[in-house]
Amino acid sequence: MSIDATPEVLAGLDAWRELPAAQQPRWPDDGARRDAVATLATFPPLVFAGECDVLRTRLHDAAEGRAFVLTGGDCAETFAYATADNIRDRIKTILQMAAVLTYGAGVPVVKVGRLAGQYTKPRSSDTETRGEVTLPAYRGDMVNDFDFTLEARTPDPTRMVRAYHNSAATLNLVRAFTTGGFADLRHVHSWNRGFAANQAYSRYESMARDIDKAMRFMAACGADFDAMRTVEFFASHEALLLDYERALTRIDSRTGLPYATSGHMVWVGERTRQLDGAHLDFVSRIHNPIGIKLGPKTSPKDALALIDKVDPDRVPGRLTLITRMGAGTIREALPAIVEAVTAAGHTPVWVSDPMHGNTHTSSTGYKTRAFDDVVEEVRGFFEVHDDLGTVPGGIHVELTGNDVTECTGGSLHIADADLEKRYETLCDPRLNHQQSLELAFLVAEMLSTRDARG
Ligand SMILES: O=C[C@H](O)[C@H](O)COP(=O)(O)O
Ligand SMILES: C=C(OP(=O)(O)O)C(=O)O
Ligand SMILES: [Mn+2]
Repeated sequence: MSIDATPEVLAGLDAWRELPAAQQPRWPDDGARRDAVATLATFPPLVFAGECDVLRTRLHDAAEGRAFVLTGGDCAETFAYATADNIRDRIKTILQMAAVLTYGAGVPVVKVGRLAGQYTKPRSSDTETRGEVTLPAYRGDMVNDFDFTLEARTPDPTRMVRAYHNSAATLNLVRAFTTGGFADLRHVHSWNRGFAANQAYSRYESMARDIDKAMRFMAACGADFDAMRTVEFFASHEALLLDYERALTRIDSRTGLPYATSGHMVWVGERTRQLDGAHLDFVSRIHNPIGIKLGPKTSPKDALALIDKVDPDRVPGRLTLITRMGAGTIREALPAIVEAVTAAGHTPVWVSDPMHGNTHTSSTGYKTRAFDDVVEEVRGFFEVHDDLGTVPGGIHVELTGNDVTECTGGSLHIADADLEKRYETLCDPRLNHQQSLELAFLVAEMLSTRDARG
């Protein structure tokens, strides 16, 4: 039997239209916007509500320390880079990181991609100026094109439809990779052995050897490796462009409740989480797991108000608070927030985004992040939670499987002068494949040391 949504629930899904919505494109042609939205509304969902519910139970485990979340992917996906090789390499990187983290954490790692929908960007400025020319800022491939011409930068609503198709193709390949044998733990392990064998990473060799021993122990015990040929993998993105999200919101026929079917989990960014704004209103009405980014200026009062708005019923696994404070700030800014949230009886998933509070301009003029700052923010995140007896539930990183030069540092010592070699991101700098694995080894070390302490 199929259950319909109540008229109140349906009306609520459009309540955001009456509220201020930050960071929305100025579409030049409202008729074209309406056509694109109408087209999207006829398309099949990209995910099934039941999968979102499974993710919610996994996140509940992470909130209580029985799992650890790894979210990773591009700052901004692009249509041009949604190729088989790029998707494969990104998935491979996330799987490799997850294997190392599983060893360090001693609990399952919940694997979540920033992909199949991460096509819109909030910007600090509405415009970009190069020389004498000022044009609309690039807001993600779902909105406009990166080329620096007026035509390219003019928001085009048909891009929402293209983003849907790209997301569908991406998710299809991700599902194939993660269930069709590519994700076999034995492959992933052998890729990691290759990484640690590199002289530059000798620091991680002993952990890699320990993982190797654990694998042999499992084999000797007769572990069913065939059961480890597939992994659960979820898709997430920032719910920024509300026309797109609303058009892909569907009623779950099992329950009569609305879900954004554009991805399993969506989050609201630091720039759009105004309490009386459209974004929080919209996500408060859908039943997916929801993330909210918290920057260094968040007050404990803000955090409590956000929770009351988005998760008034305190549904286990519903809410993930993604802190992105900066390496130098996290130890001062985070404790009061965690204390207030805990005192209010809430147990969100606490996740560290060690990227967005650590962005600066390199001496050579590139927007970059230092690997050491990224590591240091995660370290501070663990310290704060350990001091307070709360659970550090995961990390959320901008990464690519490619060999880019966008963030400095790491054992390969990428310097400011190297950034120009392969600086490919259209928005924020990502950890490359090697830096991502190195981060995973370092976080695994942090996790296993905490374990030994506890
Ligand atoms: O991904 C995050 C934001 O969209 C990004 O950091 C904003 O970048 P900007 O300051 O270059 O606009
Ligand atoms: C825009 C982003 O982050 P934040 O909202 O935390 O700045 C992002 O995750 O790319
Ligand atoms: Mn970003």
